[in-house]
Amino acid sequence: MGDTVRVAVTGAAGRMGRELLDVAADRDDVEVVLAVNRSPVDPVAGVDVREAGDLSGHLGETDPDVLVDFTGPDSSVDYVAACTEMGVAVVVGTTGFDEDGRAALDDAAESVPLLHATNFSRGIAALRRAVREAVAALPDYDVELTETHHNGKRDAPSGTANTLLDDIDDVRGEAGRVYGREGDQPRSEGEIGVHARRAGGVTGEHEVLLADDHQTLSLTHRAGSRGVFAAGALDAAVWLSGRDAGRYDFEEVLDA
Ligand SMILES: NC(=O)C1=CN([C@@H]2O[C@H](COP(=O)(O)OP(=O)(O)OC[C@H]3O[C@@H](n4cnc5c(N)ncnc54)[C@H](OP(=O)(O)O)[C@@H]3O)[C@@H](O)[C@H]2O)C=CC1
Ligand SMILES: O=C(O)C1=N[C@H](C(=O)O)C[C@H](O)C1
Repeated sequence: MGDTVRVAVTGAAGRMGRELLDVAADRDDVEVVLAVNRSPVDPVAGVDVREAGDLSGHLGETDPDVLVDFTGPDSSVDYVAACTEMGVAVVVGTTGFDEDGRAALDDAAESVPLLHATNFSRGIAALRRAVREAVAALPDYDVELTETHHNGKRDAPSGTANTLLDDIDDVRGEAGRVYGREGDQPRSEGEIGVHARRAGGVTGEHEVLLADDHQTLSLTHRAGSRGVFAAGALDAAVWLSGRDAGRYDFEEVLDA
């Protein structure tokens, strides 16, 4: 096995940050050398957490190989900028970027290795392949996408839902997306209905439903815990460490 990869974690007190620190503590291929959070917090999983204010300074002091970011779109853009300044590779799990945010990630990938994925579970990678195949095999079927998440999630629809919608567009050509329906709103041919539910502590569920007048096919993924996302993001960090600057996909990590 290669050297231990030195990892920095932003959003360390968030749901995903905590999970990353927990999962990292049980692995011997990564070492968390820096954990930061916007607001001050007590140690997480035995790791001291610094205030994020001067991230470049913290990166310079601790010299991580890769930063793993699960925060919010605005902070993520700022943290990625600190990584480009300091020459640190970055794994981004944050979702909800607007066009400017996505462009900022593209720009950063010209200076450092950058891997952004809206979902770090192997199951979703398999769901994406299954959905592409089903949509290609059933070209005239109506498609509806439903995602369900915990009541603390901010962005809607989820990043994974948007990725699945882009996958469907790649196969079928760009379709009109209808976000929820209300009132007199019959379905138009070819549109894709998109539904975001927020309830309780649901970790993350995505269903793609295909139907014609005679058959329905439902493809569903349910994440049982955030551990699957944390493990995938750390696998990505190990894979990304030492690579050339550029934009990479989680699929490349899974195929390695
Ligand atoms: N790609 C994937 O596989 C997955 C992606 N995600 C995505 O990860 C992100 C985080 O999710 P989750 O952990 O549930 O969120 P939480 O709300 O639990 O945690 C967010 C963390 O980010 C910090 N943060 C948020 N906004 C800012 C800001 N403007 N400036 C500085 N810090 C900020 C918070 O700091 P503070 O404590 O100070 O508020 C907190 O530490 C979301 O975009 C989510 O969609 C989640 C799961 C899997
Ligand atoms: O916020 C979450 O929790 C999740 N966010 C990601 C998304 O927006 O797709 C991935 C996962 O579904 C959990």
